[in-house]
Amino acid sequence: MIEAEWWEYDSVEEMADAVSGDVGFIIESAIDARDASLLALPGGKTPLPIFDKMIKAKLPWKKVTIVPTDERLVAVDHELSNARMLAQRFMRAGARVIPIGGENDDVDAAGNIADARLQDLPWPPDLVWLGMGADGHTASIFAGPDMQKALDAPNARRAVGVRPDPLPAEAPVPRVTLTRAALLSARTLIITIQGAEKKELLEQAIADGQSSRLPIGRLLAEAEQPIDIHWAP
Ligand SMILES: O=C1O[C@H](COP(=O)(O)O)[C@@H](O)[C@H](O)[C@H]1O
Repeated sequence: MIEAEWWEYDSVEEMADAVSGDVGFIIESAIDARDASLLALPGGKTPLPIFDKMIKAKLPWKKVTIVPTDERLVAVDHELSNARMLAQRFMRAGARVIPIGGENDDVDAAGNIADARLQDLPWPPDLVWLGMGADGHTASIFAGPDMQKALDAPNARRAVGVRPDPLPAEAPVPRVTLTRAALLSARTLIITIQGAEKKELLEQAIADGQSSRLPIGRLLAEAEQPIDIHWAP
């Protein structure tokens, strides 16, 4: 049974205020408890206004380490790189951003490199923050031939390489992604989405749970922690 609480806002601005406040609280609580905070943050476009609001908050950014939930296998300075997008924002604030990908035609090798980098970090993340594509993918777990590889990876495995088929139009490149086990190991799990179509898709995926054909439904079906879902039109 997926325990999801929906938070609905009138605007993206309102969602950004609320989510940036929640994440600030997660960071401060982690630093109080462990003197450090590890966050896994999504790529894509939806979280950008929230990230921009977060970096204006006076938080102990120097104690924060950030990894992307997934990465497109492009050069680290490529416009499609999630690490580049995160670094441009959070490194300026003082946080450490760890890239987990780079240009690499060998998807399996890329997955091994990403996994090795993540194995070096103090686990679990205080926060895994997920987005969702209009096709129901989350992080870089896409429906298709490599979906089970990411969903069924052993618990100790933190990342795998995937080649979405078909490649998504907005970023048509192979990827690395945190595995289901790594994503669900988070102390806190949140999702941010925008638009009526995604809301309907996510509601259905949650209702279908384990029998969902969508990666987001299959992922959340195994979640043991409550999930906050933030939505703006
Ligand atoms: O490719 C990706 O897409 C999803 C969704 O992005 P959005 O722009 O539709 O919100 C994102 O969560 C993921 O991290 C990213 O690599």
